[in-house]
Amino acid sequence: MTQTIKIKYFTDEIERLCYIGGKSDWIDLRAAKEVVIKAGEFQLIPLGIALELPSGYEAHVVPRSSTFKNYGIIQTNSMGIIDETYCGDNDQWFFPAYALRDTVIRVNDRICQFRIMEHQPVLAFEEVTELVHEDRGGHGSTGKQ
Ligand SMILES: O=c1ccn([C@H]2C[C@H](O)[C@@H](COP(=O)(O)OP(=O)(O)OP(=O)(O)O)O2)c(=O)[nH]1
Repeated sequence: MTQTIKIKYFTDEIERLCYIGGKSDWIDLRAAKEVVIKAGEFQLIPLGIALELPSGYEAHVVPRSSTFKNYGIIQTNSMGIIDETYCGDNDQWFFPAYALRDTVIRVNDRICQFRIMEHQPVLAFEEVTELVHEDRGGHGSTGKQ
């Protein structure tokens, strides 16, 4: 099934969104301006797009696997959550970047990827004194090998 969504581009210098190589249904996103970051510094990198997400959906943005190797940056929020309400004319998506080495990200470089996800159901919380299940154990409880 194909779902059509409205997209605004903030620049003509980036290529339009597309699937790359047909290997994944995540869609790559590109830097919309050249960004120079020194080691230990933080910058928001504009991604040059704003979207009107389908009703009931949000988007998740994560780095590409190769982003750290290529640019020495990590995404400070680990995963960006784009709310359905982030759909105003100036609600440009951005990538919050922390550089571990001096680096330059050039216009049109593919630095991250996104997919849309359905919202979770509304959750209500019922307080209890005991959860009547066996403890699973955590933090390596299943061993190393
Ligand atoms: O990596 C990100 C994270 C967020 N956003 C945009 C979309 C999102 O809907 C909005 C607000 O993000 P979030 O709610 O995670 O940030 P906050 O720090 O809690 O700000 P707010 O007070 O606006 O909710 O910023 C991005 O473009 N990239």
